[in-house]
Amino acid sequence: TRLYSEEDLVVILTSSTIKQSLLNSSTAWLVQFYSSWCGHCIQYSPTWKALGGDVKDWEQAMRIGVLDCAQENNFDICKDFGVHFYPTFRYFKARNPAFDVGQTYRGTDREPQTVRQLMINFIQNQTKQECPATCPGLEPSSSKNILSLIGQKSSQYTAIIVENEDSYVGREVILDLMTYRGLTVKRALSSDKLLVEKLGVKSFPSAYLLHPNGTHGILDVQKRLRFFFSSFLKLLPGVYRKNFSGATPEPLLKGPQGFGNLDAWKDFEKSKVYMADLESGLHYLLRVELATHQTLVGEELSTFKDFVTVVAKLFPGRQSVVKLLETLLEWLVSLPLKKIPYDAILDLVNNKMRISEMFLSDQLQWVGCQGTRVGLRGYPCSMWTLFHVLTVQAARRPDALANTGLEENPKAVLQTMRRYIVNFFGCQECGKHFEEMAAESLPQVKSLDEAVLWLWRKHNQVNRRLAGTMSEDPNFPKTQWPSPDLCPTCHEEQDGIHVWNDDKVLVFLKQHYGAANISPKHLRSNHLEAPATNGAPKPKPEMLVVPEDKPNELLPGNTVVSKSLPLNANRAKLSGVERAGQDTGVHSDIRPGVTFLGLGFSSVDMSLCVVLYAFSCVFLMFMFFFFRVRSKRWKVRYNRPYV
Ligand SMILES: Cc1cc2nc3c(=O)[nH]c(=O)nc-3n(C[C@H](O)[C@H](O)[C@H](O)COP(=O)(O)OP(=O)(O)OC[C@H]3O[C@@H](n4cnc5c(N)ncnc54)[C@H](O)[C@@H]3O)c2cc1C
Repeated sequence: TRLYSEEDLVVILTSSTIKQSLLNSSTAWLVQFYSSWCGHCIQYSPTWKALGGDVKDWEQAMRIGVLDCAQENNFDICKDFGVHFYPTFRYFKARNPAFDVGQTYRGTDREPQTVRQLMINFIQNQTKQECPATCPGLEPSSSKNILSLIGQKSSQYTAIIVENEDSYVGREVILDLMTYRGLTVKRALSSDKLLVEKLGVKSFPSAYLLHPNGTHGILDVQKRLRFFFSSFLKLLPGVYRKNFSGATPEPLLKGPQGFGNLDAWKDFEKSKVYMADLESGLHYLLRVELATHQTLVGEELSTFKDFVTVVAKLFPGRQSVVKLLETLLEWLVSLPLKKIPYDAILDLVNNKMRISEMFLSDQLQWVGCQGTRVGLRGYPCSMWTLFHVLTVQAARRPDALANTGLEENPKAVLQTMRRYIVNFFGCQECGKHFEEMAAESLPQVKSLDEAVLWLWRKHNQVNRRLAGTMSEDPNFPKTQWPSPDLCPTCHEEQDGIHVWNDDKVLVFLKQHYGAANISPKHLRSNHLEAPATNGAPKPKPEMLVVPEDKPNELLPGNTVVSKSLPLNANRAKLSGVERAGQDTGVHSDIRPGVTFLGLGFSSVDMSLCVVLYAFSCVFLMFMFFFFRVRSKRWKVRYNRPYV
């Protein structure tokens, strides 16, 4: 097996690519010549991969490569480079016009922090000679230079890292941000007394930020570490990745005019999950994505059944949506068919039987998943969100899948997701990549908590792969999530490399994707928030608003419905930590109404049954006495003694 794969953030070089890559390269290179049979190389590979990920944003200044000298077709090239021992580390200058065997690193300390600092020294030394235009200035700025910028308006931010002379943090942050625009990062030394005094910086390293509007101040980060500074700066509004293929990203404007034919921008908090995204995702999945399949049969049908089982049991949604999912599940379970036409499922999703209080909006309403333009974010964002919510629900309510056949399996949600993505997810490439990741590491998941963490880790792997590509919305850059502002305790540094504190991440994920953190804001229900009424009387609470222009669209056929459908909003008792969600219209563990033979009955239906039952009893008793009296009369008539 190969030590490095395409998924790793290092360039895999071969005999046919190495010379071409190094010759006249626009960037410098650090290449590890290794041998796949050398034990030390095997042990060292995770460190090298971690380093590759750590300095991914530096790739316009220096790239990290590997070449396997144990591979037969690489024998000659390793000889050409004079590689005798493994691993051998070589630095190569940028813009080298002739073949060069590179500069060997002979040090014994191969810890990432040391290697990274050596990379910086190499880039910095190069800068003086022939560094390409893309190479950033790593020398400290003078106080004169910086003080002249203070209070000035500018088209971009300027961040200044003030640090001790032997610190590398400033240079690391400069390199981390070199592929971003809208911001310049400079470094200054703590020995520059005038500057330190003017800026009021007391501890080192510290970051000072000059805003485009002329305001300025010390950057308030939870930990004064490279990762915290870099993450904060990358997420500033108006700061975008330079190599974003769409050239000029649109500014994030608020209001309808900012988005052409898109709906008005909806304000949201990134620390929340939005029910509108989850419901919109379910609507798209059930009515659009799956509807392209005429019939469900075999693996597709069993995947669909498992998917419906998992969402029906775990979706912490509104009562009307959960009822729809449960009805769908009961219907699927009660009909052991080998083949189901999707139209039949659609009829149920569209509630053709007109079962009361069962409803899934057919409007797309993205909130936390809004994209800056059409085609960005939306449905795939809601898919991730839905499955994070489901893994967290499964971990919080381990009994929820009881009697479904999935209760013993801690990977049930992930396996369902995997099968859904492979069989139905419209983006085939996504399915292929996801399948590769799942095949490699899903079997190692042994508990419900590990399942939550697995999905988080894999999602971050996808984020890393997609950062800077066309599917990235420039206003929502793909970063390693959660960023330090969302969860400061999730981040740590070990030997100079950023590491996650998995325990803290798990706690954070359970809180973030827990039912109590799901906001009903912008949902098409006004039971919490009345929409702007422009002077018109407010609709009654507990009503689900049917759009004015599509009054009949929610129920199929010619059924005429009133413009408001009563919604028996969820007010059942919630337990423990989920209780906070009780005002959010969010369903926690409530199983509403009565279901029989796959049909749901509301309290009105039940009352009607009771009234009819009582009425028939009275009617039968009346008939009984009526005939009894008649038969007595008849007997008297025909038993006359004189006959
Ligand atoms: C299974 C799957 C595979 C995909 N593969 C590809 C692919 O190969 N190529 C491609 O171009 N697109 C792929 N996509 C789409 C892509 O991942 C994004 O969903 C899409 O580009 C929209 O991105 P976004 O900015 O809305 O954030 P998303 O990545 O969709 O994330 C949605 C939200 O989840 C939260 N989040 C971010 N990271 C994490 C994390 N690690 N853990 C928990 N929550 C997190 C954030 O709040 C974020 O806003 C895939 C989608 C899915 C569901």
